[in-house]
Amino acid sequence: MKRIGILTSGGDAPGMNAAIRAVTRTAISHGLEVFGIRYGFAGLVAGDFSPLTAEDVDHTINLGGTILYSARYPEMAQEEVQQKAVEQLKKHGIDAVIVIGGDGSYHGALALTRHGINSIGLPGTIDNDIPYTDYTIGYDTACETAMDAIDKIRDTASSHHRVFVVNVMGRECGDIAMRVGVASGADAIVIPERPYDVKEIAESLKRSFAKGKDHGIIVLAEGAMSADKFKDELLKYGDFDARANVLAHMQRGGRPTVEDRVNATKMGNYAVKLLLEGKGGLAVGFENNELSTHDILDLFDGKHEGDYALLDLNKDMTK
Ligand SMILES: Nc1ncnc2c1ncn2[C@@H]1O[C@H](COP(=O)(O)OP(=O)(O)O)[C@@H](O)[C@H]1O
Ligand SMILES: O=P(O)(O)OC[C@H]1O[C@](O)(COP(=O)(O)O)[C@@H](O)[C@@H]1O
Ligand SMILES: [Mg+2]
Repeated sequence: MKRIGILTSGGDAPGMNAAIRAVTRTAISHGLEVFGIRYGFAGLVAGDFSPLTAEDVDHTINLGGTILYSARYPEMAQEEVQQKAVEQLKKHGIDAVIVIGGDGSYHGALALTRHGINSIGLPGTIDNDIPYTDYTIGYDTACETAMDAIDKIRDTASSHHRVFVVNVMGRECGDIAMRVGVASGADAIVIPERPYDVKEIAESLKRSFAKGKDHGIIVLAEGAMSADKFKDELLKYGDFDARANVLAHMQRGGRPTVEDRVNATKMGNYAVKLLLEGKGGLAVGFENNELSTHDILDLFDGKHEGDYALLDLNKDMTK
């Protein structure tokens, strides 16, 4: 193995640049050449490659987004498109690829491995929805950003005695909602993976207001219901002055936190070492604070288990 490629795919996530930097610097220090593949699998098929030097990744550890850009490119699921991707890699002398992305991107990484190009997947998604890892790159920064936004929302909610239903990201996964909900002292956390009772939430809010509380915050995972619909449901059970707020893509941007920078650096470094050992078709994770690997194939049968005890913890925090 002489030359490796690296790409970012799917939704961008803060810390992807720290991973790109770690891959680049580790590979070069082990005598490999690195090619950046721009725009995810779309750029791979189009041959949008350029060499990355150790200097090219200077001053990137602190940047959100991805210097390689990202794309959603569903065509990559087609066999003939995968063959084109492999032809491009062979034409450029690239023997192996590191794919930073979410569950969807792992399918692409596995397809490349099956076509003879060893690929390693790094979990880059704010959603934290990947099986066999407690952590994904970008999750911590997204939580910090959402928490910061909710702290601000709380100020205005309190001034006007309002209830805010705040929609946070996470597609089908409630991890951001649970962690941010606890961290921002939410009155209720609503996620798609667990049942919830809007009437019960409304009654609890009414009790809080009766005891003198001057605002309410409900943290709602996007996969559960829209913030507007939830607000309308809530109003059926109480005469609240309520507002719906969708945090959306702001959660994907910004300077990565210490945790995202350090973990992404560890994972990028580890991924290159796995390739140097001749391994492919593996997904890197963190389990109990240790780096781990699993066959990507096993991930497709696995299910991400969130830390659902956070819901009970939060209930104990609400009066
Ligand atoms: N079944 C598949 N086979 C090959 N590539 C896939 C497959 N599913 C998704 N991909 C590639 O991975 C990209 C990102 O997937 P997506 O689900 O949008 O985001 P994420 O990887 O962040 O979960 C897709 O746009 C596509 O290029
Ligand atoms: O960027 P888009 O296409 O609007 O997609 C939004 C989705 O992407 C995410 O931000 C990240 O998801 P992925 O990491 O799986 O791409 C989800 O939280 C959200 O549901
Ligand atoms: Mg995903």
